Amino acid sequence: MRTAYTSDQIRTAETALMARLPEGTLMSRAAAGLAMVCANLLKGVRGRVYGSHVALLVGGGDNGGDTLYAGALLARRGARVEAVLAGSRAHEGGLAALLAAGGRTGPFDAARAGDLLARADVVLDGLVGIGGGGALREPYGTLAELTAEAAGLVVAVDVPSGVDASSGRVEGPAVRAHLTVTFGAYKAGLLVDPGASHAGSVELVDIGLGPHLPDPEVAAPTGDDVAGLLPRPGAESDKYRRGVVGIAAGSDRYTGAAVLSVGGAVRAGAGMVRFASAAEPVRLVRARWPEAVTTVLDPSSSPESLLEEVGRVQAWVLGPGLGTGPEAHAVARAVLSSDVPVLVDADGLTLVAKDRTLLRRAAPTVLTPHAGELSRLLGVPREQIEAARLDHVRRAAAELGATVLLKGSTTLVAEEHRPVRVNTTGTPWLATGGTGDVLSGITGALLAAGLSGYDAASCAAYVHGLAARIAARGGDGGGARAEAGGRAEARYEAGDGGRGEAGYGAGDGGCGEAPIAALDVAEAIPAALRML
Ligand SMILES: NC(=O)C1=CN([C@@H]2O[C@H](COP(=O)(O)OP(=O)(O)OC[C@H]3O[C@@H](n4cnc5c(N)ncnc54)[C@H](O)[C@@H]3O)[C@@H](O)[C@H]2O)[C@@H](O)CC1
Ligand SMILES: Nc1ncnc2c1ncn2[C@@H]1O[C@H](COP(=O)(O)OP(=O)(O)O)[C@@H](O)[C@H]1O
Ligand SMILES: [K+]
Repeated sequence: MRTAYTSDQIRTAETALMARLPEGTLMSRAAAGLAMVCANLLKGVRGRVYGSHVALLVGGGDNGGDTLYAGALLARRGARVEAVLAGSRAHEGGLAALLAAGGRTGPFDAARAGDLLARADVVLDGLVGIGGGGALREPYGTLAELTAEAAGLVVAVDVPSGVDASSGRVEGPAVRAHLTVTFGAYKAGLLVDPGASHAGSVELVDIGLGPHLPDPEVAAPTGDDVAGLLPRPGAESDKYRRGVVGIAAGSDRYTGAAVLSVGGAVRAGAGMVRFASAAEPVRLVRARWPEAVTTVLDPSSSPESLLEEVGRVQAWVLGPGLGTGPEAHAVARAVLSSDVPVLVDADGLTLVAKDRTLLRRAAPTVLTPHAGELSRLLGVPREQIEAARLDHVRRAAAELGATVLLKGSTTLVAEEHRPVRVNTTGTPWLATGGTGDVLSGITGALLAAGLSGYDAASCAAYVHGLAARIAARGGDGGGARAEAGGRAEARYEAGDGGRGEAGYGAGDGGCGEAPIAALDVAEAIPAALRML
C-alpha cells in the first residue's frame, strides 16, 4: 500500500524528526536526493551533468531552500545553474551555497526567465511546496505558466507549485511537471487529480520521516495488495461458495448496460450470475452470456415477491440501464430491501438521489457514481466535485452511510474512518460509454465472493483499469504488464532516470494505446487477473 498524507501531517512528522537531528539535516537530505535525481535525468538527456543547463525557480520559503542547495550540488558537478529569485527573500544558506558553487542568480524578469527556460535541460520548480496556499500570487503565477514553454524537463520540488499538497486542488496557474521529487512521504494531492496530472511521475526521497508518520489520509493499493485480497477458488470451492451475484439492470429501452455488467461479473470470476430484468435485456444477456441464469421480472408483482423467482444471491448489482420510472423504482426498492451487500450504479443512483429512503438498510451499500451522478446525490455542481474530489468523496461516504467509489480521471474509494483509496491503473481510453457498467459487474462479483465494500470496490477499480490498459494495447499482456504496472506504480516511481523524456507520460493514453470498447475491457479481465 502506498500511503499519502496532508501537509499538516507531514509538518507534524517533520517537526518530531527535526527535534532529534542537527539543524539543517532534513533539508540537506532532501537536497541531496533531489540533486541525485536531477543528475540522473541530465545523464539521460545530455549524457552527462557537466556542461548541462539547469534553471531554478526559487520561492521565498524552504521549498526554495531545497532547490538552491540542490542547484549548488549540481553546480559543483559542472552544471551551469541559474536561479530566478521570485520572492522578496530567498533562503540564506541555500543562496550562499549556490553562489559559492558558481551558480548565478537574479530577480524575476519575464524576459530573462523565458530565456532561461528555453535553454535549460532541466527546470526545477522550487516556488512553493507544502507551505503554499490558494492561487499562486505574482510573479509565481507567471513563472508557473512560463514552465509550459520550457524546452527541457520540468521537475517539481516536493509538490508542483500551484497544486494544493493535501487535496490535489488547483486554483489558478500551476506547474505541470514531468516528474515530482517529493520528500519524506507522498502528499495526497500528488495522487489525486487535478494534482496528479500536474505531478507527472512521482519519486519519493526518503528523509527518515517514516516512524513519525500518522495513519494516512489516502492509500493506493499496489498490484501485490490487490492480489492478496482477490478471492481464488480452492479445491473445496463450488459455484455457490465462490459467490452468486444478482444483477438487476437493463430495461426494454436500455439493453447494452445489462450485457456489459453481466460480462464484468462473469469475467471477474463470479461463481454464478443471476440476471433479473425485462424480457428484451434478458434475451440479449442470454444470447451473449449463456452462463448467466436469467429471470424475467413481472412488474405487476408486489415489492415483496418481485425477486422471489430469482433465487438466493450473496450480493446485488443494481442500476445500469434500469431506467428511472416507477417500475425501476420498485426493482430498486426490492433489491435494497434485501439483507445482502448492494452495489448501486447509474440509474440506480438517480433513483437513490430522488429517494434517499432507499438507502435506509442494514447491509453494506456501495455507490459508484461519476462526478455528474455524485453532483445529483450531494446537490453540488459537477465542476466543484471534479476540482475537489477527495473532499466530496469523503463527504458522500459520511452523508450517505455507504462505501463510495467516485469514477473519473482518478478513481477514489471512500468509507468513513478509513483512508481514501486511490486507484493507480487505468487509461483515459476508459472514458467511453459502457465501461462503468463493466466495473459494476466486477465489483458485484467481488462483493458476492465476500470482500467488504471497501476492498471489493478498490480491487475492482484496479482490475478494471489494468484490463483497460491490456485492451488498449491490443491484448499484449506482456507489454501491458510493464506499462500498466508502470502507470500503476510509475506515477510514483519515476526512478529510472534513463527513461528520459519519452518515458514520461506513459499511461496517459499515448504510447502504443488505441481506443477500446467496453466489451473489450470485460474480455481483458482474465488477462488482468493472470498478472496479479
Ligand atoms: N519542514 C521540513 O522539515 C522540511 C521542509 N522541506 C521543504 O520545505 C517546504 C516547506 O517550506 P515552507 O514551510 O517554508 O513553505 P514553502 O516554501 O512551501 O512555501 C512558503 C513560501 O511560499 C509563499 N507562498 C505561499 N503560498 C503562496 C502563494 N499562493 N503564492 C505565492 N507565494 C506563496 C510564502 O509566502 C512563503 O514564502 C517543503 O515543501 C519542502 O520542500 C524539506 O527541506 C524537507 C524538510
Ligand atoms: N479521463 C479518464 N481517465 C481514466 N479513466 C477514466 C477517465 N474518464 C472516465 N474514466 C473511467 O471510465 C469509466 C466510465 O464509467 P461511467 O462514467 O460510469 O460510464 P458508463 O456509464 O458509460 O459506463 C469509469 O471507470 C471511469 O473511472
Ligand atoms: K514546488
